[in-house]
Amino acid sequence: MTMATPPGAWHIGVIGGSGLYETAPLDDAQQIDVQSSFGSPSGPITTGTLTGTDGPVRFTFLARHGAGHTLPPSAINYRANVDVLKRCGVTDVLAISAIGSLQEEYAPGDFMAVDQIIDRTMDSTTGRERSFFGAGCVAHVPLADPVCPQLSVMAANAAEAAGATVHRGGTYVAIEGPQFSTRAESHMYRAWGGDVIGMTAMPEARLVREAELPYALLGMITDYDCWRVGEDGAAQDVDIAQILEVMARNGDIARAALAQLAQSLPPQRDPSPTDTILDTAIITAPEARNPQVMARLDAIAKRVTGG
Ligand SMILES: CSC[C@H]1O[C@H](OP(=O)(O)O)[C@H](O)[C@@H]1O
Ligand SMILES: Nc1ncnc2[nH]cnc12
Repeated sequence: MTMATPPGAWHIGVIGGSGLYETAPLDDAQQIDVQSSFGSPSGPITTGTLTGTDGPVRFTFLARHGAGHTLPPSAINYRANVDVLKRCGVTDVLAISAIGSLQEEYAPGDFMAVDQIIDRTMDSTTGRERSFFGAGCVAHVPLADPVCPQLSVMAANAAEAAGATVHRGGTYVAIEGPQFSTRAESHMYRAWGGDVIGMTAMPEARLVREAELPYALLGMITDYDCWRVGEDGAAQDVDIAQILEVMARNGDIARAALAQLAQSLPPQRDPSPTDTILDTAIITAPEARNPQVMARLDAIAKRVTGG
């Protein structure tokens, strides 16, 4: 199944992270089966609408770790997840993630609209697939600002309207996991300028950019990472019980933020530079492109290659 979104309309793809396995209740919700040429996405996709100022706004939701949280960060098929959202016709992607705090002022329970990412998953040997392109069709998209500022502001406003304390901007350090960091790593990430830490924003943000979709990342701060010294003077460790407790409290706020976002979107979606990022990114000459590789890119690159 694929869906077309009319020009100028919004269609928000939501990738729900830890603690957000279900979307806000959608009108006319249906579970749809969308096949990807990049393998299996994390799980079923739910599509439906939320009330906007000028009528219903379509939202399509996917739980990043699968229903029941069966997939660790390294086993998520990020390409399939983004490919199916593209096939659904989403115009923008809002990722929601549990994150640890690397700075005192970002307290558990707060939210952050992340605007920068340091990718440590690049150093791992597990080989998360980080591009739709490669041999047979080479593309280089710019990624200096991986987050769309307009969408990020709207997501931050929506979370605030839903009752959250929201920090606007911050650097997310993406680690491979699944273990949390060592204390030395945590101190190093702070020295690098990291504000928060998680395991999933990369390669997700890279792939969403290649799919020509503006991306925003709303993080729910669940814990202080292990750099912190507690009030008793003892070095603290990440406490999964605390993470689960904060996640449980924050899920409803995140869902309420989706409803608020629907109500605050301008009636008409203005074009974003990301919508056409592949115009100048694909470097392989048309006659040199591998037809099999191009067939897999039928959704991602259709706009520029004609599918
Ligand atoms: C349950 S804490 C660790 C886990 O939570 C975050 O996932 P997500 O970004 O999908 O919310 C973090 O990145 C880890 O995967
Ligand atoms: N401290 C932490 N480190 C990595 N990922 C996280 N997700 C939530 N808290 C985290």
